[in-house]
Amino acid sequence: MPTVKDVDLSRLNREQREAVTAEGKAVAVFAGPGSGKTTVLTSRAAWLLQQGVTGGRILVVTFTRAAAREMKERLAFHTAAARDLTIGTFHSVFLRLLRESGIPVPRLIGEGEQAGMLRELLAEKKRPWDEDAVSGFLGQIGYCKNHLMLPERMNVRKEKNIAFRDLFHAYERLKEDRRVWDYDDILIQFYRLLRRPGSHSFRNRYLHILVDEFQDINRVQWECIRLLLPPEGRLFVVGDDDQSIYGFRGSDPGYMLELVRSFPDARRIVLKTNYRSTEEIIRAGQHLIAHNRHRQPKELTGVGVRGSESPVWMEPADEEEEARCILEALRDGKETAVLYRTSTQARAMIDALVQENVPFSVAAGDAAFYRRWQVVDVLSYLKLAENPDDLDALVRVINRPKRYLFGDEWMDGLWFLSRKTGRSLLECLPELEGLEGYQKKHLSRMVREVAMLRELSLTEAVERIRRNIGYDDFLSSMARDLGQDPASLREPVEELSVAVRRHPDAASLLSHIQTVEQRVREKPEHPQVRLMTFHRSKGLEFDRVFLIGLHAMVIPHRRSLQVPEKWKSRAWEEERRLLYVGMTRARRELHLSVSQTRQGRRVGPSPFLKELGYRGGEPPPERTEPSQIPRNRPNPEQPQLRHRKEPVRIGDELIHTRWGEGRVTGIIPLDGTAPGRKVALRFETETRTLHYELSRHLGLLKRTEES
Ligand SMILES: Nc1ncnc2c1ncn2[C@@H]1O[C@H](COP(=O)(O)OP(=O)(O)OP(=O)(O)O)[C@@H](O)[C@H]1O
Repeated sequence: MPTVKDVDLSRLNREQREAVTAEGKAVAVFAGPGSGKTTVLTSRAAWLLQQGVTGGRILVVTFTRAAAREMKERLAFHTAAARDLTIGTFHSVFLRLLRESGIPVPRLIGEGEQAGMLRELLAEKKRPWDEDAVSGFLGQIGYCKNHLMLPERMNVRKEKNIAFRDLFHAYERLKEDRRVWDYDDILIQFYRLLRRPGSHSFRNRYLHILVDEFQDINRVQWECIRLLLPPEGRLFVVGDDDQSIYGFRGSDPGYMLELVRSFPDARRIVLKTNYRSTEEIIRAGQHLIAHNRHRQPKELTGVGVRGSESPVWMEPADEEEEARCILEALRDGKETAVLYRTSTQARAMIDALVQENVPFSVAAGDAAFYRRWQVVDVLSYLKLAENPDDLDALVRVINRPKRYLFGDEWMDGLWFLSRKTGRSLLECLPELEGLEGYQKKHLSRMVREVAMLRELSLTEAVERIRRNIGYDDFLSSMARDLGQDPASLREPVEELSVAVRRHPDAASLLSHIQTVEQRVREKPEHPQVRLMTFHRSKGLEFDRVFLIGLHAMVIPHRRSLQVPEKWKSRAWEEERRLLYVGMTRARRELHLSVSQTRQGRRVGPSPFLKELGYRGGEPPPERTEPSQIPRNRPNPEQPQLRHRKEPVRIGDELIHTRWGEGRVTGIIPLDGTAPGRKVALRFETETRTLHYELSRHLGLLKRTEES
């Protein structure tokens, strides 16, 4: 019989100890960021073993495989009996139990195959679609299934919703025909199994069910947990309603409150001590999240660690300067994370890191900017200009915009013509046999335009593809056909227009793209800098965190505002939680960056920044905040987010870590109200404009008397 090492409760604080040893049918631990949720959950499992509960009667459910792995490792330290515990994600645990029950589990399909099936169905139904629409449908289907809203029970009236229900239905049938399940089917099928009369063996198996990240639970998961729990069973959950950020997948922090309601004598314990961050960072986070209405209020306190600086604003001119500033900061070797709302925002940072050869890690999906279909279209035009015999590129763009050359019979004719005349495929296009006048006209124009691209700089060429060749118009009409937001569809090309400014020609850009792909694959084991979305950063912590691109329409994201009025306030709150998750990842330093322009346009700061005391920048272009959210609350405890103001005069001598000694030749206030100043500094060989306070804060700029 394996022995259990004593769980050292003395290392826990009072509330943590109370949680670990709590009695009662249900215990809900509401915990703020960095307050030791993982520690508590692991200690609880170890403590139960120590109390004599056999491992086989304990189930621990986590949200990610990484969390399950970590928990297993930590528990193995306490006892070999931890081997008998069931620890895993909802999907892995339910799948194991389904298999055990004898239900035949067919082949499971991932997102790639799901998308393929949807494409087939959309083509069959002759509905216009693009990749964004396909992933949109996939998201909707997942959302419905997680809410147990199955197509046969969907009572819809609007034409758009009927079309969606039919597609959903067809998708479910196609899966059945092909004998496959998607991952959401695991949850649905397990739920059905638990509702069958003979499912007692499962329903009595686990005496203790422990759930991590409970704020992200969805309807089907919640129902399964309730059904699994035997009458004499105990439920123990930890979560932070302020960190619930998967609403789009059906998660609902409301289940934390429902748990307290469903089990009237549930114990509710709040962990209030944050062990992760400096007092200043904790205060800023608390200040932001206090603006959410649908939450359990909880006061977090730190353990007295003061930061050397308050959280600091960065106001670079644009995304390129933002990336350069961060690169400069990285010279000190500190562990750093760069977090962003959407993966497109990682582009400038990745480009800069690749160009400066700095090792970094990023999820492949976040680094896929150059593989976005709109970008590939524009690149195909550039390739075609370089090589008018590039058939792949030609086929890709022939009808983008429409040139009315459909099917593929024309390809044989084109080969033949090109062979016969010795001219390129592109040049032969308008001479294809049997073309109508309007087709000839469109194709001749295409040949002329593509040939012209060769004469232009890369920036001009991309501009010409967008405006003269009509790629932007093509995207707008596609957005109309699909009922999508044209700005979202155009976003990748807007970003590309900025990205190409770094490159003299298409060859340089294409070789850079190859290097990016290679560098992303390298995945260094201990990179100094990690790039990730706010979503991916959940559960992690870093010494220094940069949150970049904090603009209006980015956070809260434009998409989250395109929901019916009644859901707006919820959507808005989820976006605020997302920013909160990002901010609370920082242990020592937190930098909030809002550039003055984005994708070449002036943009306003995120309205959330105002809530944090930011007074700079332009007002956001559209203020769509739902009326019930209080605006500009009085803020007695405004976090100190401003830069230090110290005198600087023309003629002052300063030393920059990179460019050496320089003399101030100009001082430029930032938009009058914005914190900080820019200074023009003449160095030996060049003059540079730098953000004075930011450069000082990052230790890049010293006054001569300090050296
Ligand atoms: N009682 C304690 N004394 C000292 N350090 C602690 C204590 N409890 C937790 N910690 C430390 O605090 C840090 C944060 O803990 P943990 O990651 O478990 O928090 P969390 O609540 O899961 O955070 P989040 O929800 O933000 O991801 C860890 O480094 C952990 O070791």
